[in-house]
Amino acid sequence: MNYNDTKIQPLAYDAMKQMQLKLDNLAKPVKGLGRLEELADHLAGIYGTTTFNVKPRKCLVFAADNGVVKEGVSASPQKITAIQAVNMMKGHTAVAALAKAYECDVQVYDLGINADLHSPLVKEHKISYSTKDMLIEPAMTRQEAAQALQFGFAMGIKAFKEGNEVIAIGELGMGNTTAASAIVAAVLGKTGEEVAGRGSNISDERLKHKVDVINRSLARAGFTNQKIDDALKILSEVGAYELGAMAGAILAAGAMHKPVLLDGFLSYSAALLANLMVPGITDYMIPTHKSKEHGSQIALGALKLYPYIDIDMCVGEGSGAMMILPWLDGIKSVLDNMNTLQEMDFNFIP
Ligand SMILES: O=C(O)c1ccc[n+]([C@@H]2O[C@H](COP(=O)([O-])O)[C@@H](O)[C@H]2O)c1
Ligand SMILES: Cc1cc2nc[nH]c2cc1C
Repeated sequence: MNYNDTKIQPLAYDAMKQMQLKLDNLAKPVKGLGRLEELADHLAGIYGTTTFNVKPRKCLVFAADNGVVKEGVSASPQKITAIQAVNMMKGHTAVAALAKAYECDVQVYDLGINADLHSPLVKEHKISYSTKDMLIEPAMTRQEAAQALQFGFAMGIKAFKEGNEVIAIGELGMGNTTAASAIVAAVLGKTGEEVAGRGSNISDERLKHKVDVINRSLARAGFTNQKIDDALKILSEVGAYELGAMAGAILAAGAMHKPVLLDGFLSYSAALLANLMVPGITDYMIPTHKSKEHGSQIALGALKLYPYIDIDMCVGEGSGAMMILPWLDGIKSVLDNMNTLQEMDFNFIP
């Protein structure tokens, strides 16, 4: 299967209607579970049934380094990508800890970390050692961009074929908020000022520099002041391997009619690319949380996605996506355990 052949079906409106009738008939005020009901309806539409499972589930974490870190756009040294990739598989990063709490598998894939990890825990699929510096030249070739997309797509399909009912997408890559900001700007025809944020917590001064690097990279690619609709071109000029792979995994969820849990800002940039390639793929995305990153609202607004959780998280890795897992388990338990209005024992109180 190729990511390019992804065809999606519209959401199953019959199943969504059935789900809402089911929820309305439970022993609670109508719509009393608020947005939990919206999420249940959405899942019914994706799965095409009201009797879906939300376990097992897997978080696919795509990791790579970004050439643009040479420009001093990140607060974090590049080697954190390599260190955290292994640390994650050992269970000690934010996503690993939350995934353990909420019962989710985690797998890290190395698409371009700028080091040899020598760890059997991280699955290696290196396209190169880091992308190139997008300020000076395209971050990658079109062929490399297609490779990143195809790898993410293949891992998404594999995860579902292994029996997972839900996937989450995460990433790891110092400097990738600069690439993601440039992607969002290119898709939406915005400027660096409008979309760039503090990433892994940079100073005011460095943020100004980051905005400048983004604007100059967009200009180098010929993207200034216009909306670009060629996703592969955007990815190759100003993208990142891990973001291409995330977009591929999103397409896999659409192809398999299963939900994909978005994470933070990096996942929104991937979602915009995926939606350029397959308009309507947003139907298969669960907007779990709203990242604190400055450009989040612009990206989510363009995707017409309304995140469920807003607690200023911005770790990345897939950590924000994990926070919705108790909600999924809650929906399942509501459907399995609650009485209907008819089943309520009205004779109990004489
Ligand atoms: O998830 C988010 O919204 C998010 C926002 C800011 C930073 N991050 C994480 O921080 C790293 C990128 O930050 P930076 O400053 O190096 O571009 C990368 O590894 C992301 O996982 C993640
Ligand atoms: C420690 C650290 C962990 C991260 N996880 C994702 N991005 C990160 C950036 C830093 C700096």
